Amino acid sequence: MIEKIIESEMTRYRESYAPIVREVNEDIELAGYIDHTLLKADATQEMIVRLCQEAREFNFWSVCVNTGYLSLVSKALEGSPVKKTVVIGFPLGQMATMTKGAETVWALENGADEFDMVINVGLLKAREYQKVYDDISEVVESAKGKIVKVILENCLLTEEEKIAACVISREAGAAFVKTSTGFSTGGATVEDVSLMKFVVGDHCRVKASGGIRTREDTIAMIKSGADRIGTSSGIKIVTGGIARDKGGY
Ligand SMILES: O=C[C@H](O)COP(=O)(O)O
Repeated sequence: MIEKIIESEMTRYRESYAPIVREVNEDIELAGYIDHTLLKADATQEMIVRLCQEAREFNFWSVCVNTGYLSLVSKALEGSPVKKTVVIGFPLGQMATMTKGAETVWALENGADEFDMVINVGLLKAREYQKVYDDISEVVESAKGKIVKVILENCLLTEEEKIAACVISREAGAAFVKTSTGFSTGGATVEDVSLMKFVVGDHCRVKASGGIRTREDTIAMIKSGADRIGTSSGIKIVTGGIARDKGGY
């Protein structure tokens, strides 16, 4: 069943793909697009509290952290409109499906608003599409109507695999498809964002993440179809200042 849908989307892509070009005002206010992100292994409690203070100060959409810091983030953001985004099965995505589900259930019970899960790239490459679908569905169902974003890790995928991943995510009820973890061999590209937006259409939104460092990068991603930006350089993006982390791409 899912194979048939993927096949027909591949055909639609090959026959009618045209890059997405959206009109965006160059003066656009960017803070509301940004998931202010700190996911590194050496992130300390102090750094996470600072991340939350920055998110309040600059009116970012959310902070994005590992689930182990969710309770700390809930305290630090108390009374603020900033959302709490957590990552699920991060950064490799190859843990058992029930483990991803359990992490989601725990995070939901502890106040998470949005869930960025990593797809199982190995299963996708093996064309185990039903298993990939079930893995995503488990998280979508566990999130009980909250926003789930599926991280595809595009730098590891062929064009066909990117299309299949977008279709499976869409069919499994994801709210967003997301380009990258920021921890693999490459980050977001405008070409990938455009492909993803073309495939998911109005059923899902696209989050661009990984290596986005400047206001220009951010606007280019939005023009190509992104509606959310995941970045550890949010302050630089909104102030034009120096990136806290220049990244490795
Ligand atoms: O999801 C967000 C990424 O981890 C952020 O990546 P970055 O540190 O390259 O901005």
